[in-house]
Amino acid sequence: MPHLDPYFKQVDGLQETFIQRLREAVAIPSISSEDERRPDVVKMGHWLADQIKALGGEVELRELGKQPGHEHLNLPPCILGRYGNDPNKKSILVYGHYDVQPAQKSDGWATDPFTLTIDDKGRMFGRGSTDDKGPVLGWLNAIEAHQKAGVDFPVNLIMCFEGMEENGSEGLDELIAEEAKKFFKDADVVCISDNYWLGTEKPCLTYGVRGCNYYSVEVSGPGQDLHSGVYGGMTHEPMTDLIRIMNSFVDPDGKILIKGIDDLVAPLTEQEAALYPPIAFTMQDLHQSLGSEVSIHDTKEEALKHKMRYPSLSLHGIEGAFYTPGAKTVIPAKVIGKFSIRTVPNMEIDPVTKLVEEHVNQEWAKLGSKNKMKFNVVHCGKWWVEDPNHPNYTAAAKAVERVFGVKPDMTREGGSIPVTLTFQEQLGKNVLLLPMGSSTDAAHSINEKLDKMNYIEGTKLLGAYLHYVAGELK
Ligand SMILES: C[C@H](N)C(=O)N[C@@H](Cc1c[nH]cn1)C(=O)O
Ligand SMILES: [Zn+2]
Ligand SMILES: [Zn+2]
Repeated sequence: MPHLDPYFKQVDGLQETFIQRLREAVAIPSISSEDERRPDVVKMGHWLADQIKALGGEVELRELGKQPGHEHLNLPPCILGRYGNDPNKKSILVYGHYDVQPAQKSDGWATDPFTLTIDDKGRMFGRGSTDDKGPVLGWLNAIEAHQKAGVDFPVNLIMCFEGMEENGSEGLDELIAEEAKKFFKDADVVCISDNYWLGTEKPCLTYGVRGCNYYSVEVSGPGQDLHSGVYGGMTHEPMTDLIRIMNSFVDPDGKILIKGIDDLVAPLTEQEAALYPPIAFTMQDLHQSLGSEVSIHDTKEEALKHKMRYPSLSLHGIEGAFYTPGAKTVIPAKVIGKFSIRTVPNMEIDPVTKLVEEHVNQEWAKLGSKNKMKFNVVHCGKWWVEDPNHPNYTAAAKAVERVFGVKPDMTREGGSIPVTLTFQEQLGKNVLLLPMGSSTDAAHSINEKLDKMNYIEGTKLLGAYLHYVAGELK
């Protein structure tokens, strides 16, 4: 059993240093989906590279070229880092992302999203705290705590940190394919900390993610926004058309109404059905993380299946809609509806897109509108499932038991991390998801947070995993 106590003690002693590191990271609003924030995403990449260098790591900032469809913008660099170069040690590739989802105080945040704010329960609020700056910094914290504790770092750490994950991971697949036999050639296994526990008490190991096909429907007609009193009743209205289309995708119980989608889903076997009851999760956990009791399903098994192994379709928003307070009597001239489908085995990207496009065209034809409609594929990433009976998972389970004193749950994530599949296919190595944050962290939502406990014990976990995986892979 690895001798980890000096490392754990050092992590406890360095808490304030680690929180300050997270504070600095959260303060950089690295929102990858907003053009005007691109300099901040780049700044964040450089900040992260400097942190790795200050710990003695080597870093290359890889430029990924122009952003497709936004050619006036350069993609943010991918940070390729390395700590340790000992041929006698195993090499572990870790991935994370330094970009974040959009956030504005006016969305309903209780505090400024880019100022890490810690309350008396040890909850650290801030955009990116749990997704994914806290977990990325966990790897750096682990390096620092080893150095200060005088404990030999057990592996060579290869790092891949991208700045476009929340916006389709543009450019990353090509880089990984190019570097599979170069920068990543020594990697023995892959570990990613970028998802969440199912509840708040028990850690999990995650061996699958859903994919995400993201689409938009643009409806336009009038040459400009119009006065609804002057023109209402005389013109086809883009918003009216779009709402009809958006309303045709999914029913209030989450059933996808696009013909043929359900036929693509792998049938549930008895063997798989037996995996859900033992998972430590309750409807109360779900209601706590939802912030209310609006769950569709009545049992934990059904709820879990609909997160982990069935597809879902969500409506995200309408660009061009009048949404601010007040009562503006406008007919918007152009509106863009955005929606996505979380995909599962065996849904391939293109057949899903074909069904969605056919459905949109059929619904549009029913309207008989003189407006124009354009269907767009925004970005797509496929689902991934891994073999959890691999030493990579055995090592992580031992690390969880060591740090938290419990056996982890084995889960599949409802969210999407398309790079999991890319690493699996391009490197041919086992990929593990080892989350740090909990179900109540509100990733992508207002008041995103990471609990101090999850950050500090999570840093211990990442370091302990490196020791155990070094042993398991011998
Ligand atoms: C699970 C991970 N932390 C995450 O949030 N992934 C995003 C990826 C994505 C897909 N389209 C846009 N971003 C997610 O699941 O939404
Ligand atoms: Zn995210
Ligand atoms: Zn993430």
